[in-house]
Amino acid sequence: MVEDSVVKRAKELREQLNQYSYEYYVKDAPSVEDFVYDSLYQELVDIENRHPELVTEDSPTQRVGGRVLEGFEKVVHNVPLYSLNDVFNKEDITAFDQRVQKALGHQVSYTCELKIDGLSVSLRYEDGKLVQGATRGDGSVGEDITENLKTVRSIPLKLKNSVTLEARGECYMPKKSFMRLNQNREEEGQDIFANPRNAAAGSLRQLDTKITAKRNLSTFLYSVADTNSLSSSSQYEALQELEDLGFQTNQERKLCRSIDEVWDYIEDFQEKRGDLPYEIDGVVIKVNDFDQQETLGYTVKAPRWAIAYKFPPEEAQTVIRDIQWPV
Ligand SMILES: NC(=O)c1cc2c(=O)c3cc(F)ccc3oc2nc1N
Repeated sequence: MVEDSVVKRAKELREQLNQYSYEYYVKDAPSVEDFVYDSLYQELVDIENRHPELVTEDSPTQRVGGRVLEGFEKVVHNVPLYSLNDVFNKEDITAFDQRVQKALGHQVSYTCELKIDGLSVSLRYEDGKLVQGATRGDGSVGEDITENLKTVRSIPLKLKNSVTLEARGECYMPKKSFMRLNQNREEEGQDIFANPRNAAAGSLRQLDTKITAKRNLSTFLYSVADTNSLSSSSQYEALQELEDLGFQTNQERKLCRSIDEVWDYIEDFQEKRGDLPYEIDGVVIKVNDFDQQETLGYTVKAPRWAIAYKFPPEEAQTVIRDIQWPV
């Protein structure tokens, strides 16, 4: 039987460390120095080593992985993860807006979000606790990568409210982590990853969760499987609700009152994309109001209420810059 004071101290440490970790990884605003975190963390590790029965699912000590998996179980997505239709020019954006206005009979607001170039993931929570994490797969059947996703520090193991929902978003590797990883692999004579997206995919498909834990992956959540599981009635509100629940959401989102504002946003971030700490391959434009999304519905493979505007590939520009054009 463990003394109450030790049980109480372990709970205090877990909550304090999870709060510090949330500030550091989700809000990008640490409130304590690393050495403060490290000493409290060591104190918790010592207690858990002495009293393994005190280890809980949401203990920060569970973030470092430990299991080597045999393989990944299949996960059937009750609500399919659709893909987006891509467009590549302003005319197609205008055509999208025309179709939407024609179907709804009036102008609508759009939420614009950066299109993060990572891996789609689905996170299922029951009573606020993370119970399963899966890849998109083919949209209907994905792979269970729960153990690996638990090592992603920005993914909450427990939400701020005990809600039951399935959040969806992008898991990505920041550019800095990608450069560092490839440098290390080159020094060790290993193959390097072509881009951060491949590096994130490779890291999440690792059977050794300890390796995943060291890859400094992050996330931006952007929707839920069933909008009725949120109190929000629009995409823009839903992003704030997800943030309030403890998820990391992308702060560059914009509520646009017209397609002209959407185009300004696209041009703005085509300029800024090189300066972002993560890779994007475009902008996702969504009809903001959930009732209007429902009215528009889906085709076989994609929503009618959203479109992805794709930037020209950055690598291509780099190659062109490198070629010594004849003067
Ligand atoms: N990569 C992304 O950053 C991103 C991706 C999607 C989707 O794939 C997506 C697919 C749908 F069927 C509906 C909405 C979506 O919203 C999305 N929003 C985003 N911000």
